[in-house]
Amino acid sequence: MEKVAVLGAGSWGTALALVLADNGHNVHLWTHRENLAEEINRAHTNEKYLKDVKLPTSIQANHDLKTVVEDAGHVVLVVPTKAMREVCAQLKQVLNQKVIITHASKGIEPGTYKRVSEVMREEIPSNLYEDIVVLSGPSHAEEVSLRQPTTVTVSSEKLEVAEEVQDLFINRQFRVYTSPDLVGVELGGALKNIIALGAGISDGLGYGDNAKAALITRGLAEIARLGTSMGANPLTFSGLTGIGDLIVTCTSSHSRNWRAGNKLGKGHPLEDVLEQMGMVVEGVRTTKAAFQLAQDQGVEMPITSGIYRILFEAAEPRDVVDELMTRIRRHEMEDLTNILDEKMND
Ligand SMILES: NC(=O)C1=CN([C@@H]2O[C@H](COP(=O)(O)OP(=O)(O)OC[C@H]3O[C@@H](n4cnc5c(N)ncnc54)[C@H](O)[C@@H]3O)[C@@H](O)[C@H]2O)C=CC1
Ligand SMILES: O=C(CO)COP(=O)(O)O
Repeated sequence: MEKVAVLGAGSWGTALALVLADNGHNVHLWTHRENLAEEINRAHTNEKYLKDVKLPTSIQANHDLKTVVEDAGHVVLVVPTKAMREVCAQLKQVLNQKVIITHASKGIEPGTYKRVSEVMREEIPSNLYEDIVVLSGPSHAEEVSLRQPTTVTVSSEKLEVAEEVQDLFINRQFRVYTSPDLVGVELGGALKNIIALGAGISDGLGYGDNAKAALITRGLAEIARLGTSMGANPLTFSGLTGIGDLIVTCTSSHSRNWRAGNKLGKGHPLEDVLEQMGMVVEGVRTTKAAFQLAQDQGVEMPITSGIYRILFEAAEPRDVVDELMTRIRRHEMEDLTNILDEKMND
C-alpha cells in the first residue's frame, strides 16, 4: 500500500484521510497546528472539525510538512482556497519526488479569480507532479466519517491519472467516478456554495420548499451559464459535481454555507456569522469572484448578483427576493437552448 500525504486536517482533509486509511494506505496528515497533530496522534480524534469521530490509529498526524510528504506517491491538498497558493509554495520547497497531486477544495482564488488547479500549476513546477486531479461531489465530511454511502468524481487532464486516484479512494461506501471535464468539475464545486448561501438565506427568511427548489434550479442555470462560458462541458452540471453537490449543500444542515446563509436570513451580520462558524465558508469569497467573472464574461447571474449585494452592499434579503421575482419575463429553457445551439455549431 502507498504512502499518501494529506495536507489540511480540517473536516474534509480528516474525513478523506479516514477513507484512505480504511483502504489500507499509509496516511500522513499534515496540519499547521502543532496541538492538533498532537491530539490526533494521542486521542485519535479531531474534535473541533469532526466531532465525536474516532479516527483509525493508522493515521499519523504531523506538523512538519517535509516529513509528511517524504517518499509519498500521492499528495492530497484540502485547505481552504484562500490558503492554497501559500501551501503550494511551501510544498514545492520540500517535495523531492514526482507525485500525483489531488485537491478537494471548492472555491475560486480571491483576487485572481483562478480555479484551484490553475493556482497549483502556477506555484508547483511541473517536474514535481504526474498530473493535478480534482476530487469533488456531494460529500459532507460528517457523513463520510460515519461511512455512509457517498459518491464523488475525480477529474484530470490525463484520464489514466484520474483512474489511479479513483482506485486510491474507492471503497464500498465511497464510490468514485471519473470525468474528463476538469473545468466543469472545479467550477460546479465552487459555484454551488453561492447558491447554498442563498438557500440558507431563503430558509432563514422563513420561505419554504418552493423557494428552495427555485433557487436550486435557477441557480444551476446560472452556474452552467458561467461554467460553459469558461470552457466547461454543460453536461457536467447535470452530474454529481453539479446538481448533485448543489442539492446536498442547499438542503443539508451540515453545510457551512447553508448555515451561514440561514443566519444571514435571520438578520445576523456577516462578520458575526463567519466568526461564530470557526470553519471555512467558501461561498462568501466565491460570490465576489463569480460576480466579477460574470461581468468579465458578460454572463447574466441574477441570483449571484443578489447574494453579492446582500453580503457586500448591505442589501435587504427580502428586497433581493422581490427583485428576483419581478425580473423581466423569460423563456425557461432560453439558456439551455442557446448553449446547445452553440455546441451543435462548434
Ligand atoms: N467539510 C466538508 O464536508 C467538505 C469540504 N470541502 C472543501 O474542502 C476545503 C477545506 O474545507 P474543510 O476541511 O471543511 O475546512 P475546515 O474549516 O474544516 O478546515 C480548514 C483547515 O485548513 C487549515 N488551514 C487554514 N488556513 C491554512 C493555512 N494558511 N495553511 C495551512 N492550513 C490552513 C485549518 O487549520 C483547518 O485545519 C474547502 O475548500 C471546502 O469547500 C469539500 C467537500 C466537503
Ligand atoms: O462541499 C460540501 C459538500 O459536498 C460541503 O459544503 P459546505 O462547505 O457548505 O459545508
